[in-house]
Amino acid sequence: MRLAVTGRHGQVARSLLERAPADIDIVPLARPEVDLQQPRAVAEAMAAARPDAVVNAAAYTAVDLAETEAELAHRINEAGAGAVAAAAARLGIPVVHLSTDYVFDGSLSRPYREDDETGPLGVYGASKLAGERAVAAGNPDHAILRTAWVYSPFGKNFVRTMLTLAETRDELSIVCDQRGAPSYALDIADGIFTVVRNLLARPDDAALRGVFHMTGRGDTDWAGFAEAIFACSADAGGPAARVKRIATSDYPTAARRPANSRLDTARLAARHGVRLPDWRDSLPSCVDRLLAARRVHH
Ligand SMILES: NC(=O)C1=CN([C@@H]2O[C@H](COP(=O)(O)OP(=O)(O)OC[C@H]3O[C@@H](n4cnc5c(N)ncnc54)[C@H](OP(=O)(O)O)[C@@H]3O)[C@@H](O)[C@H]2O)C=CC1
Ligand SMILES: Cc1cn([C@H]2C[C@H](O)[C@@H](COP(=O)(O)OP(=O)(O)O[C@H]3O[C@@H](C)C(=O)[C@@H](O)[C@H]3O)O2)c(=O)[nH]c1=O
Ligand SMILES: [Mg+2]
Repeated sequence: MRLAVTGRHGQVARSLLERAPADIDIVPLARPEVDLQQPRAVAEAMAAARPDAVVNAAAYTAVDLAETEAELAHRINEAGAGAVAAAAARLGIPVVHLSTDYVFDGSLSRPYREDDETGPLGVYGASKLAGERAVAAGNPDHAILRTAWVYSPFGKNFVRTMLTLAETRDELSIVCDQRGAPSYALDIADGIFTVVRNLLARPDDAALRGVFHMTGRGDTDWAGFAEAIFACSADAGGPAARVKRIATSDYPTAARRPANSRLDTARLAARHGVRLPDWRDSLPSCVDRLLAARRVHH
């Protein structure tokens, strides 16, 4: 199977490249050749790649910066995503698209289900919600996977940030009133492969299409996530810091973030047979890899 993937250096794109089984060839469609801001380049590259399916893993993901770059965020996350979906539709292939917990306002007291009302608090979330609609409109043969709190050995993410900060700080103040489920990009990649196989195997099965929630099992808050990161790091001889639990109101940021980011993943399990591992089980190997990479660089 040939699987086109947008982006090359992103956390999910690199995880798809690393985890691809022997029968799946990944064709990266990435900048500078393929920029999601150029719909024609997207369509031409996809036609040339002749894939069996496409995963749109590229996105504008700078949550705070998006507040002052709304137009760019929408060009990439809305128009760009729509262009990928439309190009897939013209080729007669399914599109798997990644979306986010930040489409919700976080005011519910239980994990969010796919059909719960959306209400993004910031530009990034709004651009991703608009992207979901553009993908659905561009290609009925789609699976939109909302994930959250993605971490990995690659790129910028909370685990890497914590390890970097702990090298120079004894104590870090971390918010404890935003709850969610850390999701390991390598686990997400495995889940994506299963979803793609299901879509290709059952082209007429409407239950496999639509929106699905895909996050790591278990939940925590950012402070709890930081504490777990430092416990793993200390075990492996890496840097650690004390975590001071603070309220969001004491950590001002440009974008507001949902207090409750937990997503109910039952639909994905029931229809696609996909359940990601517990974030606590995946975290140690991520921390080990990040520490090993730091030792090489230092
Ligand atoms: N990170 C997170 O915590 C979460 C992410 N998501 C979603 O999951 C998906 C993957 O996220 P993740 O892997 O973390 O993202 P990253 O920020 O790690 O990577 C995104 C990649 O998108 C590519 N990209 C950005 N702009 C463009 C453009 N104009 N044209 C082409 N490529 C572009 C870049 O690839 P390159 O460097 O190769 O140019 C970049 O590395 C996204 O849809 C994101 O919204 C959902 C929930 C949480
Ligand atoms: C660095 C730092 C962050 N924080 C807070 C800020 C924020 O509320 C939380 C996490 O910080 P981040 O900047 O990693 O969070 P953020 O970039 O908002 O992460 C989000 O990225 C996008 C792409 C998504 O789709 C979301 O699912 C989510 O993963 O921790 C602290 O309280 N103390 C700190 O020292
Ligand atoms: Mg960030």
